[in-house]
Amino acid sequence: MSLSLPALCHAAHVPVSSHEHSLFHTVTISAVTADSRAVTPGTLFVALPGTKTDGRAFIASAVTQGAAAVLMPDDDTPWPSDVPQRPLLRAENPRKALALMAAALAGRQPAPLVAVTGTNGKTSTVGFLRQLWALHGFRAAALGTLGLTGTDLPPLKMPALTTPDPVALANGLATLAQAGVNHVALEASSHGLQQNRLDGLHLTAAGFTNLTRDHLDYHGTPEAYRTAKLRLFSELLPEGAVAAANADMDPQTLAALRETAKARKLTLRTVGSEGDYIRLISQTPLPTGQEIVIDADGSRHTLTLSLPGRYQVDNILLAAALAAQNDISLQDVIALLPGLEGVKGRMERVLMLPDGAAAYVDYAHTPDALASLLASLRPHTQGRLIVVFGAGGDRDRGKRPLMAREAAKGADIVIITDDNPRTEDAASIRAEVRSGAPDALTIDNRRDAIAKGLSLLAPQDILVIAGKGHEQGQIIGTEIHPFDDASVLRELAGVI
Ligand SMILES: CC(=O)N[C@H]1[C@@H](OP(=O)(O)OP(=O)(O)OC[C@H]2O[C@@H](n3ccc(=O)[nH]c3=O)[C@H](O)[C@@H]2O)O[C@H](CO)[C@@H](O)[C@@H]1O[C@H](C)C(=O)N[C@@H](C)C(=O)N[C@H](CCC(=O)O)C(=O)O
Ligand SMILES: Nc1ncnc2c1ncn2[C@@H]1O[C@H](COP(=O)(O)OP(=O)(O)OP(=O)(O)O)[C@@H](O)[C@H]1O
Ligand SMILES: N[C@H](CCC[C@H](N)C(=O)O)C(=O)O
Ligand SMILES: [Mg+2]
Repeated sequence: MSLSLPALCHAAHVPVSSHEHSLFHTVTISAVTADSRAVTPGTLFVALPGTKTDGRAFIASAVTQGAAAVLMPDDDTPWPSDVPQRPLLRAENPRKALALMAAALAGRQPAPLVAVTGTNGKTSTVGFLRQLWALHGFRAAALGTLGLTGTDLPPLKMPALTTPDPVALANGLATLAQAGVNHVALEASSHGLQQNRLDGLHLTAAGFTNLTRDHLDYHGTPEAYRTAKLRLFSELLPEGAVAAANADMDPQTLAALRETAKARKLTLRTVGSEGDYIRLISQTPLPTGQEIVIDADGSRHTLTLSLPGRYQVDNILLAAALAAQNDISLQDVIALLPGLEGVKGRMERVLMLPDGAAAYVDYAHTPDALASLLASLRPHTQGRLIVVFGAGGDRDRGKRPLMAREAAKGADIVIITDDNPRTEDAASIRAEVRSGAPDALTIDNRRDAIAKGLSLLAPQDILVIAGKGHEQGQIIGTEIHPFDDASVLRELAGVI
């Protein structure tokens, strides 16, 4: 769709009163982007100061490529000399303006459109929510760390981020809606929330899994990290919408969420052992899954889930609370829970050996995720629990020893290895990790570490390879080397 510049300014709440460029009232905008390389004639270029570079340095090349107008932060930055004039807009929050403009140009979004935030469990929860909708017969999609997932979807290439940039997001959602996919669940990362990537969305509900340590490299303090996550409820979710949360999350965040929900007249549904919407009464691990007893909708239900792991119940109940909306009742949702399948790379059992030993792949890459993972696997083994993991480079350094401490607490044997060292020195990362688990084995090559873990497996033991889950590569420097924990496990075990 195309819009006149004044109409676009109106949609993005960008003030137009003092605008003087002669073309301002006549120019038509067909696209918006913050990347000069994506500018084509008729595009409005949003010049954003970023973390690595400054978009304002690319105004000249945007104009050369046909930019019809430019939007900049509302400061004193002058129009670059020697660049032909174009209508110039200024916005106090240009990232927000970009998101609102992208949404206005893209057109109708799917509804229900549900966002899930939290440190851990977003991918799992949106995956379960998508499955519940699909099991009920709706055309549904999930969008996040795993990309776009679902069946019978239009071909769409999304950026490899948990929350895509606002232009890709608005265009992708509009494509889904046009194709008749009207139930969409997406992940709201703290980076995405902080950078206004979701500000153009018309959300119908939102969920909060939990808040524990991660990403302090980016947010600076736990408070700033919490505030970024809470934006989903304090600013993005419309008044009166459903907010759902795990009642067992950290009390300070839950209290803040309750306050926000009250101020914004959100309907807050809590789930878990302290939940008021769905209460978990008991959970019993079974050899390949678990039995849960829940109170919901005024009655008690005993259900067998085909997925192991106590924390998966938290994610499943959160998904259930988000699924139950106008078009599907809570009773109907509950009846679908036994049909749920695991989400790729999340507590995925890859090997079941004849002697009762098993190997899993999981995406735990925070201290709390490792603790929850190991505690959840413990009841499933009569033998020992062996964990292989590492910590990512160019990411929160403080979490490294804390992850190791949780690994040492929860497992009998800990093997530290590499997990995407990126531009950092891999040996230094391993050393920082090991400072939290001095008795751990350290093996630099991830394949060798997995082989070592397998060689230690005795009957009834469990081996879990954590941190990469679905990932298909090991990032060393800026290069991605193909690597898949599950395939390596199968290959080494001779099960292809
Ligand atoms: C730190 C961070 O989040 N950066 C994101 C941010 O980039 P930025 O604005 O800082 O970009 P920059 O590279 O400094 O460039 C500034 C501006 O110049 C523009 N530019 C640049 C070059 C050029 O030739 N022309 C041009 O116009 C850029 O398009 C940009 O608008 O905005 C970009 C567009 O939305 C994102 O792609 C980029 O994500 C980077 C690649 C990234 O790695 N992000 C990770 C940390 C992230 O977001 N992760 C979360 C998940 C975390 C989790 O939950 O575990 C996620 O949602 O995936
Ligand atoms: N509710 C939960 N509580 C604690 N740990 C969890 C929970 N759900 C999942 N985990 C752990 O966190 C890992 C990541 O889960 P998932 O991919 O669903 O989270 P995410 O929030 O999407 O992560 P990311 O921020 O990387 O996108 C899982 O593999 C598991 O180890
Ligand atoms: N979304 C997370 C994923 C971490 C996965 C882990 N394999 C790593 O590279 O640290 C991040 O970008 O921090
Ligand atoms: Mg995710």
